[in-house]
Parts: sequence; structure tokens; C-alpha cells
Amino acid sequence: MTDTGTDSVVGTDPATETDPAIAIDPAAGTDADPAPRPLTVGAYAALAEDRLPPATWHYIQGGAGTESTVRANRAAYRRLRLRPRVLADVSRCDLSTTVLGDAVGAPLGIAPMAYHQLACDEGEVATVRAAGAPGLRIPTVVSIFASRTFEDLAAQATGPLWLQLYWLHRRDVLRTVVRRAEAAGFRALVLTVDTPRLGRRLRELRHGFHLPPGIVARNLDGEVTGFLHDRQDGSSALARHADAFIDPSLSWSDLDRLREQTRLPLLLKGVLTAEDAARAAGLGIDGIVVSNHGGRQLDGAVATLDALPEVVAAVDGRCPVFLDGGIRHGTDVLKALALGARAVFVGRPVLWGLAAGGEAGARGVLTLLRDELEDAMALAGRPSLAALGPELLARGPAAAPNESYEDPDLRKGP
Ligand SMILES: Cc1cc2nc3c(=O)[nH]c(=O)nc-3n(C[C@H](O)[C@H](O)[C@H](O)COP(=O)(O)O)c2cc1C
Ligand SMILES: CCCCC(=O)C(=O)O
Repeated sequence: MTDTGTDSVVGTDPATETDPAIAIDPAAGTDADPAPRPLTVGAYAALAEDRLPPATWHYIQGGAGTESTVRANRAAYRRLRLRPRVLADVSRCDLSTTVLGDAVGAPLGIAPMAYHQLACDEGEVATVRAAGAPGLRIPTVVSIFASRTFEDLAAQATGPLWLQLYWLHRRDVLRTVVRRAEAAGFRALVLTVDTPRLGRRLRELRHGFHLPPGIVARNLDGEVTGFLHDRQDGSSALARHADAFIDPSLSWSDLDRLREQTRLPLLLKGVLTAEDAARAAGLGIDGIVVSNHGGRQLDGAVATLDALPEVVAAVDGRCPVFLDGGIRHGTDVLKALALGARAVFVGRPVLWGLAAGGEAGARGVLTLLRDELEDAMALAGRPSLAALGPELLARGPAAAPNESYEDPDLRKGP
């Protein structure tokens, strides 16, 4: 991937007619429609934007307030340059590793996102099938607001499933979803701690965002799903739903009660400081996800790549540290791993893939990131994940954002 890389496309590739991972559109690559094969994650964003209703696109794409944290997440990657080593025998690059004890094909995972059926009819079923593709077998963090049932997902998944939780007022409902996830074979719980209320997402407000009929939080009963389908101009149904059902009193003392209910490992998602990371590690938490919710919560929050080193230092090996936010290229993954992330989670690009081509589209996005990471490891002279460390990185000068889809998050304003 180069900074000048635009979404220029190759011509008709014979492979597009046979490989569903590439022919994300049934007509793609045929004489009738010599459709482009997406060469960048950003190209999937372009396809998604063309296919999704504007309100849905803006819900997915948007951040809070001025979206400065969305931009900061990307800018942090542009400030770091790579220091390649040579003569390192890169004839074989090994991307496989373990996360929470499970073998995975690459140090990648899918960040929890609500309502994948907004992007394609199969919703999260398509997502977990893509994550389980040979060569990937990466974890999917299933949102408590998933639009397909845990049981349907477990039946289709070949990679690990983790369940993301919001701290609902209704603890009885939380207990039930945890029990169901355990019974379905989920491997971990991820408690999101950056959302005592929803960030002020101007795109949602502008579009009066609400869920279309037929898309529901399939794993929750109707007692905790109010407001989601009600349109009100200038207001977000999701924000009203969160105000009503997410308990903002969540504090450190609640973690023990959650852990008493389950033998599954418990991770915290949304930690951005050494202070909180040290406290979590001291309490014996099983993993930390450095995240600012893709810039959708506190506008102005620090970029996740910038927060990562202090969190890794504070945790000091007591639990694995993961990161999400702004991962769009294999080199982004490499930079986060070099700063100590055990693996990284991908958010919006997965929904772009789903919108562009369902399961095959999501698989295309994930495979692209995996392949780009392998390229980057080979070219940086680091054939093994174990060999990655901060000596791989140099500071700036920051490369300017690319005007093309290279940086899809910058492509269109609210
Ligand atoms: C459409 C959408 C829905 C999301 N829903 C959830 C959710 O239900 N729970 C959660 O913890 N995070 C949620 N997130 C945040 C993601 O887990 C993740 O932190 C973020 O998307 C990562 O940044 P990226 O999109 O730049 O990769 C959502 C993000 C998006 C874009
Ligand atoms: C109430 C939360 C909705 C899903 C979410 O976390 C998001 O849109 O970022």
C-alpha cells in the first residue's frame, strides 16, 4: 500500500468469475459488467456508500461532535513510519497466533457492532462465516445489540465468538444473555465501558436515525428495546434507547458481580489511559481493548494508537492488550502490533464489506487486511509476529491524508 494508491482497478480478472471472495457482485468481472475488484479497504467503503441508504451510511460512518477523534485515529498511523530490516529471510511469514488461548490465523478480530443487518440481509451470520474462513479463523465480538441470535451465530461460526455487553439497568436481562452465550459456546465477555450514554453524533441527529422495520436487537426481549424504531426529527432513536436502558452508574465495584456470574474471561473495552489500565490489570481483568469506540463517543478523546503505549506499559504483561479504531491497512496492523497490541479489531470496514457483497465482501475485506499485513511483514524484514517491537517504528513527518478512498473516513463530511 502506498500513500499515492488510489482506487485504480485492474481489468477483468479471470479469478473474479470463479472466486466468490473476489466477485463480490454476482455480475462483477463478467463481460457485461467488468466490475472492479476492490484493491483497498477504502474501495469497499465506496461500494458501501453507493449501496446503503444515506441514513444508514451516516450512522455507520459517523463519529461524535466534530469527528476529531475519528480523524485522530487515522492521523496517528500516518505519523509513524516503518524502519525495515533487510536480509532477514522472509520466504515464510507466519501470521498465526493465539488470542485468549484460541489459535487464530491472523492477529485480527471483528469489533462489536450493533445490527449488521443494516448492512446486509444475513447480518452477523455472514460476518461470522467470513471470520471463520480458512486462513482467518479470527474472533468475532458479537454486540449485545446483534440482529441475529447467538444460537444462529454459534451454528455458523468456525472462529471464536466473544459477547460484548452494555451495562443494562436490567441486570436480569444481562444474566440471561450471558447464560445463553455460555451455552452457545462463546469464549469471552467484553464489557464496553466508554458508553454511559451515547456520544452526540450529529449525523444521527441530522437524519433522525432509527432502525428500519424488521431489524431488531434479536437477543433482547421487547422490554429493553423501546424507541429503536421510532423516528423523531433531530433526534437519534439509538441515543434515546441508550438513555433509557444503559445504566450510567457502572463503576469498578460492579465488575466483581459480573465476574461472579460467569467463568468466561472478562475484557474491558474502551480504556484509554494508564491509570484505568493499571487498575483493571490489578483487579485481574483478562484483557483490555484500547478503544475510543471509533470516535463515536467522546469527541476529542486521544487516538487509540497514541494511547496504546501507556496502556501496554501500565498493564506490564498482566493481561493481553488489544486495540481498535482506524485500522484500514496491513501497515496499520503492523504498527499497532509493534507498539504492543496482541491483536487488533476491525470495525467499520467489516460493515463496508457486508454492504458491498455480504459474506464474500466481509471476507474480502478481512483477507485484504491479512494479505497486506503479510506483505508488510515481508517487506519490513519481520517474518514473525514475535519479532515485532517498537524498534520497527520511527516518528513522522506525518504523511498527508490521501484525498482518495485511501482514507475513507475523511472522504465525506457529515
Ligand atoms: C455502526 C457501529 C456500531 C457499533 N456498535 C457497537 C456496539 O454495539 N458495541 C460496542 O462496544 N462498540 C460498538 N461500536 C464500536 C466498535 O466496536 C469499534 O470500537 C469501532 O468501530 C472501531 O473503530 P473503526 O470503525 O474505525 O474500526 C460500533 C461501531 C460502529 C461503526
Ligand atoms: C446504544 C449503542 C448502539 C451501538 C453503538 O455502540 C454504536 O452505534 O456505536
